[in-house]
Amino acid sequence: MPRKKPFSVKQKKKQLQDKRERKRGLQDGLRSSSNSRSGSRERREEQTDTSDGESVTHHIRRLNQQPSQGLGPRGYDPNRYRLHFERDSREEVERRKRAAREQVLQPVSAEVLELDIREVYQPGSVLDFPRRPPWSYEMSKEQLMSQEERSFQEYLGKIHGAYTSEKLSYFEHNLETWRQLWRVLEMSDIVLLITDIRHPVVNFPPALYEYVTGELGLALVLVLNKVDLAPPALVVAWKHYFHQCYPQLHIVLFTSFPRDTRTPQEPGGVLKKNRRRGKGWTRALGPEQLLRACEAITVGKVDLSSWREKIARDVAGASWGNVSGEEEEEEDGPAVLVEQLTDSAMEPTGPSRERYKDGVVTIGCIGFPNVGKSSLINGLVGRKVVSVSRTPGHTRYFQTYFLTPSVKLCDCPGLIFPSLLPRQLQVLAGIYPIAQIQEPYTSVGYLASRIPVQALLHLRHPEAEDPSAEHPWCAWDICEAWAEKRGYKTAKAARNDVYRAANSLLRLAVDGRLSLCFYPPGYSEQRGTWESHPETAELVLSQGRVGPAGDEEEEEEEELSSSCEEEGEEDRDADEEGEGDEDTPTSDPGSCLTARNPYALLGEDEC
Ligand SMILES: Nc1nc2c(ncn2[C@@H]2O[C@H](COP(=O)(O)OP(=O)(O)OP(=O)(O)O)[C@@H](O)[C@H]2O)c(=O)[nH]1
Repeated sequence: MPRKKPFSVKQKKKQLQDKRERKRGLQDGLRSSSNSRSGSRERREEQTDTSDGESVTHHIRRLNQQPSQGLGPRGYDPNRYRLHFERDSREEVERRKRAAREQVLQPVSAEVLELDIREVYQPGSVLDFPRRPPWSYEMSKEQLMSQEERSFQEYLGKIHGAYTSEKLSYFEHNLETWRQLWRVLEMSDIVLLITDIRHPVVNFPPALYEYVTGELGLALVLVLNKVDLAPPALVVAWKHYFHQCYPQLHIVLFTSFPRDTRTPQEPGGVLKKNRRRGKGWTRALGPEQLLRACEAITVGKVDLSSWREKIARDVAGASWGNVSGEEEEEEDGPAVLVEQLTDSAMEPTGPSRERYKDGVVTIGCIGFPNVGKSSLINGLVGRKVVSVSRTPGHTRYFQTYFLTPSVKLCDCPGLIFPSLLPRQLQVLAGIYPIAQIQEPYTSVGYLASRIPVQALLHLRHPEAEDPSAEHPWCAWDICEAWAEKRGYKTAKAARNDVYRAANSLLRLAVDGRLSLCFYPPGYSEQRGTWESHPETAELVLSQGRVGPAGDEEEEEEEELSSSCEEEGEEDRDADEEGEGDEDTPTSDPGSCLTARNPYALLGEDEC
């Protein structure tokens, strides 16, 4: 038998590294809840490192990798449309980790929560979005593709040449996803830009407004979505802000999960986790307003009476195509819709596209990941037709669905436009898959210096002998205290799993259970005016009229801050971010969760 060759530690390391490299992509997309629960911080970071060196011009991280090798069942590559962000350098990650451990958190003033769109997007600068370069019918498909690729590289080069990585936000580096936006814009008669009411400025690139309303000459409807997650006065203030700054906008307030803001919240219910079963898409607030906006835009050129009738039927308790009022079986996943996967679906249409072709209005739903585009479509239809997930980037290719014979909806994958937003804020805005964040701690710090996380979660400082004494907190302490409270331990050494705690805190924020809202400029000073504004009272009333539906939905409540003994595996898993679909509108972060949101109990001053 041949003698075994001596194997140095270095060689062993290399062997392990190679093995990890091979597994990497698969693990990243497949991370199971048990896997992510048990690991230490360092191991997890390696798993999420999915860069494969083929970056466009910079180091790119490809997120949400799907496990399947080769082409998927419908003949497309499931990884073609995943999120591509610039990777944070190792030094930057280390620097941030040090800051999270060392920097004492100081609460910021309310004015700091005011976001000025000009500072975020610097209109007129290179912080634009990529356009499809001019083309002609004489060009072959290959020529067209390579021209688009070249032009996209130039676009990226300009941005990266003008700003350092530290200044730039995360933004989409995957040309395939931008191509989907181009296609949806070309198909649309009306464009719906969907934004999250907690930070609509983050989701509103002025360059897109100029392009849609100017160059394309299309109507742009701004949907201020998830209004259940913000104080009504703030919703009204944002609406007026956008009206004033962007006069061509049509503005609609929407929520797929309305809640009755008039019901007093009991403090004992703070931070309870609710799961809702059964019907959930039938009570959206906003379809009527959206219809009115579309009627104003189409001015009788399309017959929208079928839509109006549908809304009337929904209000009366039935839904279109489902007159019995029973929710359809969803076991086979979302109902029929057309998934636009083929390359020919992505080919440009000529400039002379006929508006309202065949008497049908095509409404393109675009926006950042996780703002609720798919939920809005389900809310309009009244049942689940497109898949929803709290993992950003869930919708990968555009999909169309006929709401009624004369109204076609088109759901576009979420897109992140370049800006100067801090990356921590972007994480809290839900654009980054939380389970794949390289360094979550500074985002926790960003949150905790804007809302009193420690007080809300009744956290005890890890070094506090006397719990009543004041201790300076840093982001790391908060994560450690939350890990302690929740019983998050690393598998090997049974130390506090700070990484998991940080992820859990970020999920609470993204879901709206820890509520961080940003304000339009001047809001802090004029808060009283907005609170007594007649539209504020109207909004409170309208939310009360539609939701929530106590009689038709089952609710389960679980004490989120229960001790670890009480916490079963199932509960732990509910904290994890699954790539999968939200089964029904369960684990609904909306209505009931926020009804128990401590920030629903606190005055805005206290936030
Ligand atoms: N509270 C609340 N949550 C909502 C609302 N609409 C959507 N959500 C939640 O927001 C998350 C994202 O919803 P989606 O509809 O998948 O968002 P999307 O914009 O299609 O996301 P991508 O697929 O990443 O582009 C899910 O967890 C939804 O349950 C709403 O009106 N209120």
